[in-house]
Amino acid sequence: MGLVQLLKSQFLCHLIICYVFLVSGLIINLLQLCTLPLWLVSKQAARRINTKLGYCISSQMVAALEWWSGTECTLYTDPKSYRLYGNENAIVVLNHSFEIDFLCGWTFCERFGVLGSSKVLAKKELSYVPVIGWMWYFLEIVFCKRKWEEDRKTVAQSLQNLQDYPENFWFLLYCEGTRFTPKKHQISMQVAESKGLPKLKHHLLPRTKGFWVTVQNLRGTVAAVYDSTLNFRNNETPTLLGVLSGKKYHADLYVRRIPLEQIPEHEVECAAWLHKLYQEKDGFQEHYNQTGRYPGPIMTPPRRPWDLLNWLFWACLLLYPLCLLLARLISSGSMLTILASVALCSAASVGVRWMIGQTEIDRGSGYGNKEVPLKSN
Ligand SMILES: CC/C=C\C/C=C\C/C=C\C/C=C\C/C=C\C/C=C\CCC(=O)SCCNC(=O)CCNC(=O)[C@H](O)C(C)(C)COP(=O)(O)OP(=O)(O)OC[C@H]1O[C@@H](n2cnc3c(N)ncnc32)[C@H](O)[C@@H]1OP(=O)(O)O
Ligand SMILES: CCCCCCCCCCCCCCCC(=O)OC[C@@H](O)COP(=O)(O)O
Repeated sequence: MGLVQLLKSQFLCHLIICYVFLVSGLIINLLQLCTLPLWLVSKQAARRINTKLGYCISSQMVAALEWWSGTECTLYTDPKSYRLYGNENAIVVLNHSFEIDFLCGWTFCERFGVLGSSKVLAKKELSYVPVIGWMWYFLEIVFCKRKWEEDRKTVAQSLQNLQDYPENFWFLLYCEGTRFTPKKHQISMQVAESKGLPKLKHHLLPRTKGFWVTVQNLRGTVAAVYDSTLNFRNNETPTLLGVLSGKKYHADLYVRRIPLEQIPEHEVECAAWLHKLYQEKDGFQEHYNQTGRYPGPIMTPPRRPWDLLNWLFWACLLLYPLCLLLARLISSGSMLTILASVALCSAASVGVRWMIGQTEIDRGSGYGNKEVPLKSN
């Protein structure tokens, strides 16, 4: 292990990164709260400010992936579509098999200049996660309870609010609805069988209602669907803890741009279209597993310095007072104050560890895990 790698694996480094993320994140959440009165005066100004504030948080995680772990993200796509990325609104459909797939998605958002305004259809539970979840309220992220009876109205309403969004955005949709596990796969294939649909080898059966409602409500607002398939080389199983430890991964993303006009308007036809898309995606995965690459040319946009500069800014701002505080604490000699500070740091570490836990598949939800009574077609 080289010296740099040894340094990256040190717990103290992880503590520093997490401290900067947590404290800056809470400060930014507070600033976001202060923009509330502005929404009444100028909604568009408030939205623009919030995209910048949101960028200050999410780009720290992107910086950890790009600059700290040095993970390589390669993009396979055709050059004609490439020119449009970042210059139009789009719905991104992505496979959901990896703990850091959202982070790789964010990396591409960063490289195409849409990180601050990026959106997702996220499970409601994530809205309670400090920093990220709280930031999402102000970025008008669409939350769902994964209960269609309740979601059908709220999701449609939140999507309609995006119709006059002042900046280009990508709206991410994990149609599988949950992370891939062998058990969830087996159950969803039973559902596929009961519906007379072909089996998928590498994906869960997509949930079609969220896709349909998104396409319907964003018609006229977004120009295309970016069908995206992500994989990691050499069967890597990347984790956020791995990224924090400076582990380098190799992500390959295959993106096809599909103009929105090609997607059927009627719910049943739209659902059938999505099932066909997932069968194609399954084929791309299989092709990747066999050849180690996707079809088409590589058009990888380079990393930009802004995420790193943002992190350095917050690190300088927050580490200096921390060092002063530590020096005062030690020189004070008060055992009680020292113990209280250690307890506070431990609580913060446990908090961040819990946040990281939200990304771990082993601690994932039971959604899609329950056998459903099957009605045969
Ligand atoms: C150039 C570069 C391009 C790309 C770069 C890539 C990406 C960057 C883009 C943006 C980045 C932005 C942000 C990223 C940051 C962070 C994101 C992190 C995480 C958030 C993600 C999540 O939280 S995922 C979970 C939430 N999302 C979803 O669930 C979406 C999909 N779900 C749906 O659409 C659902 O339909 C629903 C949620 C709207 C409603 O769910 P519900 O369960 O109530 O209803 P369903 O209709 O789905 O279920 C009933 C029907 O399903 C059948 N069924 C039953 N069991 C199963 C099963 N196991 N599998 C499949 N189907 C099943 C059942 O039979 C019913 O069938 P019907 O025929 O009656 O419909
Ligand atoms: C700079 C680094 C600092 C690191 C510490 C911060 C970590 C906070 C990360 C919280 C981000 C939350 C995003 C989680 C995304 C995710 O993957 O959600 C899972 C859902 O799709 C589906 O859930 P499930 O049904 O459980 O599979």
